[in-house]
Amino acid sequence: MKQAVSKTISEKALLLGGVYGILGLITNLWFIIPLYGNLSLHLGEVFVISCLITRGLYPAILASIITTAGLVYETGNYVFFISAILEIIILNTLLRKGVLLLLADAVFWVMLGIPITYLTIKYIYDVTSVDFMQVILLKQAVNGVLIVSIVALLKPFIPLRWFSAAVEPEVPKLSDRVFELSLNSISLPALIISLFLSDSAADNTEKQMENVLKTRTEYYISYLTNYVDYHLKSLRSLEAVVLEDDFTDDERDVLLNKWNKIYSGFITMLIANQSGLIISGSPAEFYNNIKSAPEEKRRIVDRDYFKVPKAELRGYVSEVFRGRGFGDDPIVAISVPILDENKKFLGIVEGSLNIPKFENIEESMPDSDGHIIIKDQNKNIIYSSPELDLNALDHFEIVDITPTFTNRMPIFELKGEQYLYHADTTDYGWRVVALAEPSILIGSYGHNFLRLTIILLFIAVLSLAVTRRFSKQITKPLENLVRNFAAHRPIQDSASNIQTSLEIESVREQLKEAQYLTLEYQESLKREVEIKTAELMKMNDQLKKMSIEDDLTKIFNRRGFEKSVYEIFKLSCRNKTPITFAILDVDHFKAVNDTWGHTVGDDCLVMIAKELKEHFQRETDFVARYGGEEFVVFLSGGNIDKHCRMLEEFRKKIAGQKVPANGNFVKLTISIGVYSLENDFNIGYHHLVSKADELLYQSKNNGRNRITCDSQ
Ligand SMILES: Nc1nc2c(ncn2[C@@H]2O[C@H](COP(=O)(O)OP(=O)(O)OP(=O)(O)O)[C@@H](O)[C@H]2O)c(=O)[nH]1
Repeated sequence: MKQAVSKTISEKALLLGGVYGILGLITNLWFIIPLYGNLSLHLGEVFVISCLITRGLYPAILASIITTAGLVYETGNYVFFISAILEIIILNTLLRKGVLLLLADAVFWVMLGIPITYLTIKYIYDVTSVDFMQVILLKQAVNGVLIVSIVALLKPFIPLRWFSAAVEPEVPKLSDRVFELSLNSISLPALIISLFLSDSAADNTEKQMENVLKTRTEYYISYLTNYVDYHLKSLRSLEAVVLEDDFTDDERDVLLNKWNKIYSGFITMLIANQSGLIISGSPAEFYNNIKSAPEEKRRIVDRDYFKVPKAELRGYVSEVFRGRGFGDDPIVAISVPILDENKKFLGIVEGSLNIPKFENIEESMPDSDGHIIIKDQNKNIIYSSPELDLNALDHFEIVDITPTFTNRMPIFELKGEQYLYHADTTDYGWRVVALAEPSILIGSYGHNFLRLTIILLFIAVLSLAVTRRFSKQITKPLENLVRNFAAHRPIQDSASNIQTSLEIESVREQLKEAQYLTLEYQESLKREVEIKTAELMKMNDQLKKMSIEDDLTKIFNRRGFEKSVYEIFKLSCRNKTPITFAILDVDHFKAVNDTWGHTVGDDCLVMIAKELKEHFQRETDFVARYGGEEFVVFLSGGNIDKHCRMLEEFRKKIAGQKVPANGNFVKLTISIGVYSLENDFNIGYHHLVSKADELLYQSKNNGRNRITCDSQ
């Protein structure tokens, strides 16, 4: 039966864990909050932590597995399961120890979360950038803390009936409750604001980086255009000079050499006639080598830099190619047609731009810490920054890769390194690509995240201090009041030396009032108890007295007499002190009662008792009413003859008394039996009594109003 009940409970709990898990999974799959690059916040775990605090460990582990399943499916990485389940177990342990949710999660991330994530991304994802690794780690931790902050803030709004009895937390201290609520209400907004700020800061950094690359590309393009235009212009000027005068071959060679010296960007220059024959060349040392070569070798009729100006009568900028004849440097040939006033094609002037001279482009760019690649239309490299270690003329194509840390800019990989880039095309169809290492961007993310973490830590420490103080301000006066109240110490006129509040002052007033009433009540109770105790003691005394005193005659009754006499009897026997025990009985008392009534009878008994007290006054004399009209006398010390004499005197005294009775007087006599111990004390008390009783009967039998004495 018991087993069946617990089975039902666990099935219900697991079912709920499943529901929480599915909600978490849906959130993780469809409600993703994008962050920098392809980083994003997953909030599905909010349901897992909620499940933990409301339903306990096992449903939460189930919820965690379901929620994380999406992530594991997407990435194929089972480590996420381990990390998620560990988080739940650690949180559960710390929460049961009374650690606040937010602090418990921070502890998890510092102790386990960050190290596990570090190992995962290092060994499974093979992320090489240390900066980016830091970004991922911090992002994961911030994600975790954000989730618990949300749960902690939602917790007070979760209906109590949703909490399973099994996880019912112990009633926390008020100060802890106030502390937790204040901390949560500070930390979550702080976290969201910080995330928002750092996100927009990162976005700005990306924009800046994009602009920098764009500007750099534009600069390079304009520099290149100017550079080429400048050299084209120089060729046009040369064309004009060549047309103006009728130069001899030597004069033209000198002119061309001079020109080449002025425009040092040209590695070589040449002039060809309308049939494509080189008629001048520079520098002289190269031209001299081919000058004497056969005409076919000096013809450039098949070259584009000749064919295009000839056909289209316009300037021409070539693709990159390796020079021939004049050397084998990678060159770009630019040429203009020589046209007479009738636009008749007379030949071309050509210059080969020295590609190594492109270095000047980079040098000309102030504070440039990026790289550059310039390609022609055939995707062959015209120029690339030396650090990239690429060769001019190499075919090079950019293949974009999926960026991990930016979704704004394209990125490609070159020799194992990733580069952000921006590319644009010049008028001549050249592609200019400006490159930047992502470390600047990642460094900025890292910087942002670090700043975010420091701000959060600062806020955490500050809010810890402030909220502790705040919660103390609320609870300390209450604690003081309650402690004083419980210890019955007087409640002060001010609740505490800490700043107080209206409500607490009101509580203090009421407690003071309650304490006053309690004290007053206690005082009156004490007084009442004292009175009652005194009364009880009095009654007790009375009862005690009543138990040993005869009510009518106010002398000892039988009990009181025996209690007083018994010890003295034993002591006297031990010390062999003479003792006398006498029993006195009123003669014909029935007749007195019958004749004069019981009241007169009582008066007679009272009279006898009074006389007994007066007659036997020594400390060692004891008298008592033994019962009915019977009295006893116990005498010790002195001698027994005197005892008998005293008793005889007493008999006479009573015989001489007159008790008033309804205008008359009643006369009484008594009979006495006396037994004394003088020599032989070997007798028990009751035996002594019966001896005296026997002697009393003798007195009665011998005519009454007499005394019969005997001793041993
Ligand atoms: N008034 C009064 N009478 C009492 C009291 N106690 C006992 N008596 C009466 O004392 C009488 C004793 O009578 P008995 O024992 O017959 O003896 P007696 O009449 O004195 O005769 P003897 O002893 O033989 O001389 C009874 O009538 C009792 O009712 C008492 O406290 N007050």
